[in-house]
Amino acid sequence: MFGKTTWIKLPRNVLVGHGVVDQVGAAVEELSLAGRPLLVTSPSPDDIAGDRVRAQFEDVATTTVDEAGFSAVGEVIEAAEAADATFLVALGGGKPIDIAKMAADELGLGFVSVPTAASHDGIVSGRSSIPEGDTRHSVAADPPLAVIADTELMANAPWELTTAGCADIISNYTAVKDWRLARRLKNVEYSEYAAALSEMTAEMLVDNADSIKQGLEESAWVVSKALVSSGVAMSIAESSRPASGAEHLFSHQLDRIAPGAALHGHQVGVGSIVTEFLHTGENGAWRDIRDALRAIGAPTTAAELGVDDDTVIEALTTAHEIRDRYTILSGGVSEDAAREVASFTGVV
Ligand SMILES: NC(=O)C1=CN([C@@H]2O[C@H](COP(=O)(O)OP(=O)(O)OC[C@H]3O[C@@H](n4cnc5c(N)ncnc54)[C@H](O)[C@@H]3O)[C@@H](O)[C@H]2O)C=CC1
Ligand SMILES: O=C(CO)COP(=O)(O)O
Ligand SMILES: [Zn+2]
Repeated sequence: MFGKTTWIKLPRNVLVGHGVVDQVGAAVEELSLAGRPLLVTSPSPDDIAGDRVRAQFEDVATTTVDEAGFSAVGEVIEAAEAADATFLVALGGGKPIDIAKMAADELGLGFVSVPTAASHDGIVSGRSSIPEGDTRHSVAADPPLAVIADTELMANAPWELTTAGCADIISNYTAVKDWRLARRLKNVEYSEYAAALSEMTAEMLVDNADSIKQGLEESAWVVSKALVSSGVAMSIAESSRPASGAEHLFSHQLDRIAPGAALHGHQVGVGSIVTEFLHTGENGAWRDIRDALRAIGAPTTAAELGVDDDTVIEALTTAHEIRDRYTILSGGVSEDAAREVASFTGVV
């Protein structure tokens, strides 16, 4: 008997467009969410759009997240309980969205995601990426009930946040290669549908690179659609595997060794150049990945990330320690080999 079960959780409404941040109230009404929301945000997004969101509710509480981590999740839960909140609205980049997603899941409340930057593909996904000590967990959590992606807000955000989102999508190429490798060698659960959607999302973004230009609102549109589709791939897989492989482990290690040095998306992009080389060798597709990153203006070297060469080597040689996820870096890459690949690809 066929005994497999899958539970694909997706947002009910996704609004992408100019000025849609003023439709958060309408979206909440459409979802029949009643009562008092807790707005979960971080300082810059709160300055930029907090008042516009608050103005749409008669009674609303606000809490700001400074540091990502399980303690921040606990603080949001306490703030929601103290405010008698009946649902959460997350406004900002990946940090407040991930923290609100997990807090809402633990509280059993719905939440609405209002990204202020097209900087990462967690805006839609049913996962929260939470750092804890020496590791970083990919925690299952219900995805947002609605996603409201205002292309005007996103287009006015610092340009590097958009190029970070593009690089997070380009990294899907190597994430899927790691997933297939893990399937072949470790028999990990794999979804061809999710893998194909993830790869196609990266392909379409690269094909549309000409429309991704600073000052062009269409860029925020193209990138938001890609981020939504990548998030859906993670939901179908019930795992971040379609969008997170060794290049992400490298980035998570950089977050620990050089906190705050560069954006998540930029780090995973540089990681992808190296891990593509490790997968397919010197005549493989690593130049395509590097050129795609260059075309949208994302970093391709340690110096452009703002970290020194030794930091990159340390992150590469220790990436396998951060999480039990089989990838091309599992078992560890030696320091000599790491220096050789990083130097051949021009990363250091
Ligand atoms: N759950 C998932 O599936 C995924 C989660 N992530 C998470 O997302 C994080 C990365 O997201 P980021 O957005 O880079 O992090 P972030 O939330 O720390 O934002 C980066 C910076 O951009 C600022 N910012 C955001 N919108 C702005 C705007 N409109 N104008 C000016 N500044 C603005 C923020 O205040 C912050 O200083 C990762 O660390 C990871 O935790 C990333 C990918 C997938
Ligand atoms: O960033 C992600 C996908 O882009 C997912 O992050 P994790 O590596 O924490 O699963
Ligand atoms: Zn990512």
